Amino acid sequence: MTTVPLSSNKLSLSNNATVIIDGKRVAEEIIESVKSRRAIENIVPGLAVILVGNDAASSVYVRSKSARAKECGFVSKQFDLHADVSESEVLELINNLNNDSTIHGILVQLPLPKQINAHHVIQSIAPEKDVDGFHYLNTGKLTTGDTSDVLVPCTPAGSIHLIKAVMGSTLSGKHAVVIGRSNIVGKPMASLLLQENCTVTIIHSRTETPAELCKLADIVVAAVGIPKHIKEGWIKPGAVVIDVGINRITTEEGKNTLVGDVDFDNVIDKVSAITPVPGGVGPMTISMLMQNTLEAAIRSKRIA
Ligand SMILES: Nc1nc2c(c(=O)[nH]1)N[C@@H](CN(C=O)c1ccc(C(=O)N[C@@H](CCC(=O)O)C(=O)O)cc1)CN2
Ligand SMILES: [Mg+2]
Repeated sequence: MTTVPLSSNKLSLSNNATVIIDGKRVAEEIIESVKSRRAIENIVPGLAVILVGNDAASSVYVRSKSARAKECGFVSKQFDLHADVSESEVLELINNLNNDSTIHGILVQLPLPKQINAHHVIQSIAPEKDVDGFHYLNTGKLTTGDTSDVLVPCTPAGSIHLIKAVMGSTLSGKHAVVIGRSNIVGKPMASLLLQENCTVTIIHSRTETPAELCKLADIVVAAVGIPKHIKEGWIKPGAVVIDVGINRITTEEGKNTLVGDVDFDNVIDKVSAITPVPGGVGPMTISMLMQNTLEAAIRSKRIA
């Protein structure tokens, strides 16, 4: 078996080699395009990132978002709130940011502590500044196919970008199986694939024959949150597999490591292309966030 890394100038699935999709590299290319589009537009987008509490992984992601925003030439504001902050204090901060004309993108890092209702918080963000694409107006536009000024959730947007990079821009008629039905990945991912005229199946914890259904898929998107859950027997030969899972595990040898939802080492012999963990979909999430923030800023200039 030959494996080749994916970059935008080496996309072919035709040569029998398995493509290990280099999400880190594609994500860097998107960052470069955001930088140059920002310069051409001659605008300074503003991104506000709100972190509640001190979850270690969330802190890393938030720092990375703030750093990337600065690198892209954005104004970057980070708000670190105490773990026991009240919901009304978070809502007040969001209200101020909604009314701040230097801020074009607002996001609240998830998960949130128990005393805060994530729905209340997300729905309080002005839809045009909702760069996570989680507000009902944006999810509603996505599910109804209204592409006007929609902001699409970052991880699904990054996943579609990688799928098209390997399969080409026409996905029409392909059977896509999405494993997981979360609001931030599974549901918007299914909507995006449907938008591309794929036949879409969603598999979840109550699905009776998940392996059999998954085996029909030309495209598999795994976002279930269970380490190495998707086995070789679930995969149709030649499928394109996008692994959204990020699971921290301790191996039998006592080593802490990061694995996806797909049993990568065994599945790789079956697939035509697959994202690794780390270095696959994860880095795309932050690049798509930068793209959404730039888009939100361009739209606000157009309206002004
Ligand atoms: N408000 C939001 N909260 C969360 C989102 C989101 O899109 N908006 N997604 C995830 C966390 N996330 C970004 O917020 C995120 C996750 C993973 C990565 C990433 O680059 N992962 C690396 C591995 C990094 C590591 O070692 O932990 C990889 O896969 O290569 C970026 C962003 C949940 N919350
Ligand atoms: Mg192969």
